[in-house]
Amino acid sequence: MTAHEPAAVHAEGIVKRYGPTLALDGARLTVRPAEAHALVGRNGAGKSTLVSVLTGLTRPDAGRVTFAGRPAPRFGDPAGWQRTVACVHQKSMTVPELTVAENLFLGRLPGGRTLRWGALRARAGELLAGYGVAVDPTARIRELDVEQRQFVEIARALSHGARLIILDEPTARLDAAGIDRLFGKLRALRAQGVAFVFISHHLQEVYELCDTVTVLRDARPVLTAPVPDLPRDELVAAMTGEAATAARRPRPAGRTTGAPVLRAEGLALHGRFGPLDLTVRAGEVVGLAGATASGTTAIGETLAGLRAPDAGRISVRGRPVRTGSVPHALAAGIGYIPEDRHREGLVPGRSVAENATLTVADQLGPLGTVLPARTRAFARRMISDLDIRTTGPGQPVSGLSGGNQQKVVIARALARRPAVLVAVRPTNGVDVRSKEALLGVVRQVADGGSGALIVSDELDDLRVCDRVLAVFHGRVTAHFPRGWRDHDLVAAMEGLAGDRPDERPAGDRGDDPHGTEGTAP
Ligand SMILES: Nc1ncnc2c1ncn2[C@@H]1O[C@H](COP(=O)(O)OP(=O)(O)OP(=O)(O)O)[C@@H](O)[C@H]1O
Repeated sequence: MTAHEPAAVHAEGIVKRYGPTLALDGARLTVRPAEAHALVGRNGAGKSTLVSVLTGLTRPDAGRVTFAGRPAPRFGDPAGWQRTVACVHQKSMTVPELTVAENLFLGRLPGGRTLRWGALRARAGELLAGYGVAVDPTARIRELDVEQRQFVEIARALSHGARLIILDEPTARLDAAGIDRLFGKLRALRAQGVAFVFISHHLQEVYELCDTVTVLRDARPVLTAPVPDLPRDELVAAMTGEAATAARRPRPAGRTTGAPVLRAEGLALHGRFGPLDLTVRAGEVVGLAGATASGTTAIGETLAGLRAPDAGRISVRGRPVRTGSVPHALAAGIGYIPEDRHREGLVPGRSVAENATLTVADQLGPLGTVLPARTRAFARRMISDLDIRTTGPGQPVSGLSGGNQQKVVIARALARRPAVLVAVRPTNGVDVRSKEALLGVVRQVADGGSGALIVSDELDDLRVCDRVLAVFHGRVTAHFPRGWRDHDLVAAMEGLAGDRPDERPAGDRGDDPHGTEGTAP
């Protein structure tokens, strides 16, 4: 790359309005060839809107975009855009029922009456190998994990000729090993001149991968700076518009806990986890830490009734819960925050208030009548407590940014005042400041006499917990009381720890009827 080479993308003066909302107000972005450029900002700052302008999906009301010095393709010329730029979204843009090979050549299958599938597969195999992607071209997309699917999407973009790839929160559903592999691939591609725009709410990833960062705040560009020279406090201050302050992370203090609110005994799901014994007490936040493949998500889903266990019992406040049934889990008082807000989330055309209260309609008014005033009041409280950026409780959730939609999912789980809250990676997709607010709310749930189980591999999520169980290959391998060191917990999540019963708090050992909370050897 030379200083005179035109920018991979240059955008300036971009304005985009959605009704009363100004989503972009003079946004600008310049990405050099072979650069990894971070685009960061709070939920609703305008990142996704800018991406949809840069990929030809949204026509801006004003502004100018050039790629490699040339004007952007016309609107309505998808092939032109595909040759120029691609975005790997959290939500797959591939067709799940088709094979990898078919997806790679979608829209440009060779003409003629007989399609030679053998030749197509061979070409797909060569193409993937050329980009160092070890995925079987005959596999269906739905059989791939998130990491493989992202690699296929990157290979597809490059094969179209794109030299600029936008990655929208690509690490949100990867574990530490998956992130390492992704970053390794991105570095190798940069060495070949490919430029990246990288969107992430994990600022340490920005520091690890990117040369330059652009911050959007309230639809405007407020900072573009080289990453290595920028102190983290200043980056956060640019995002929030507040003076740099010490982190306000909620910290667990010494607490007394009450009777068990959730108990799982001998819970097992073949090929996933168990048998598992677990107790969450009133006033307690328990962490279940494990990498993506550890089985922790399946444990959360089983507690929420989404999966039927092969063995074991679940009880809430001493009463047995019928397993494998979401309505029974809900009725028993198990509140659930799913990991995937796209799949298990919201009714897009309905308002923030309605979505936040969907499961409590029966509690909001007598004899089944929903009282809008109460719905609105609850929604207003949630908008304030969880810092949801919206024009008001009546706004359809489809008009909310992704992170703000995630907060509505959380509001809904809280609406029922659950006896125990089971939250899977609750801060996924949520901005730095909102993470603190949200974890503070989980803490309040416990302080109010309920219990909470946080299923996550995010150290920040786990830090609010009173104790953490590390899970590896479906089994609890270590117990950590408060005050654990990052290194030890990360090692345990990676399977580098034996059980450490001695480290469990004394009260805990006495409380556990079997004396063996965890998984049977
Ligand atoms: N289709 C739409 N209709 C109405 N408003 C919208 C629409 N899409 C986005 N907005 C609004 O535009 C603003 C910017 O949203 P955008 O999705 O770009 O934010 P973001 O920075 O990507 O946030 P997040 O980190 O939560 O994904 C928000 O206030 C959002 O509510």
